[in-house]
Amino acid sequence: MKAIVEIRKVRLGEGAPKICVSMTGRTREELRGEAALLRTIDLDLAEWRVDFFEGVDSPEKVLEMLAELRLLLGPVPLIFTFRSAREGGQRELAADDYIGLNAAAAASGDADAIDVELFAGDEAVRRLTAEARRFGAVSIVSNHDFDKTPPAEELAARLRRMRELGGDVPKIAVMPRDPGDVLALLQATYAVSSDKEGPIITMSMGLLGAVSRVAGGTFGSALTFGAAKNASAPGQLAAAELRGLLGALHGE
Ligand SMILES: O=C1C[C@@](O)(C(=O)O)C[C@@H](O)[C@@H]1O
Repeated sequence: MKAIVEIRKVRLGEGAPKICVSMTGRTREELRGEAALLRTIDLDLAEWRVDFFEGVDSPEKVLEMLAELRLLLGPVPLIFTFRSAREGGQRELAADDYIGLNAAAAASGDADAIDVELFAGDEAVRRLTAEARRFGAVSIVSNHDFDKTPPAEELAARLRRMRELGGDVPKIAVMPRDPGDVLALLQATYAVSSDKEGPIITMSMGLLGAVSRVAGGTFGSALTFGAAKNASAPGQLAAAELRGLLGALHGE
């Protein structure tokens, strides 16, 4: 198992958590603007939330846009994410289309990482994590609950399952209903990161969970999502503020 996972030159699992900002544009023009804006911000990685894109039903249009974003972002590593509606995204795709789109993104060489949802099913996750590996892309296996926070043991079990299914980087985002839920998320983060099997990404969403987006690294989360123009999930802090806060907590 790799203690550190490299996405381009960014080393997840080493030092302070890395900062990722999502692009949520609907049109090509909006996405071009976002990519240009991201080049002016102090961040480590960019995520393209493909489910927001108006051309999402056409794999050709998606791959074309992906290639363009790859160029516009220069050296910034790019995560390709189709977030399905049942996990808080904008759209739903049929299972075969979901697999096809992610496999094509991995094969294109333009995505440095792909996000695969755990609940796409064991077979789909195994297939896509293997496909990513084949083409030299990192696989992030993810799960989201925008309604509640399952118990810490369940969160930990999901994170470990993601790795068993071939994921390089397990990721979980859950909504707290009280401060105890934020602690449950941090407790699971600490438990699973203590396995020392590789980096994980966790966050508690909303204003209540925002502390986890700053302090998660203390408990073992390797990456935090910040917002540029539009937040891609509730509770994200401004990316511009994150570096200073993370530096203060991690002595960097
Ligand atoms: O999985 C995640 C995390 C996230 O949901 C957040 O809470 O910051 C934002 C999403 O864009 C990303 O894909």
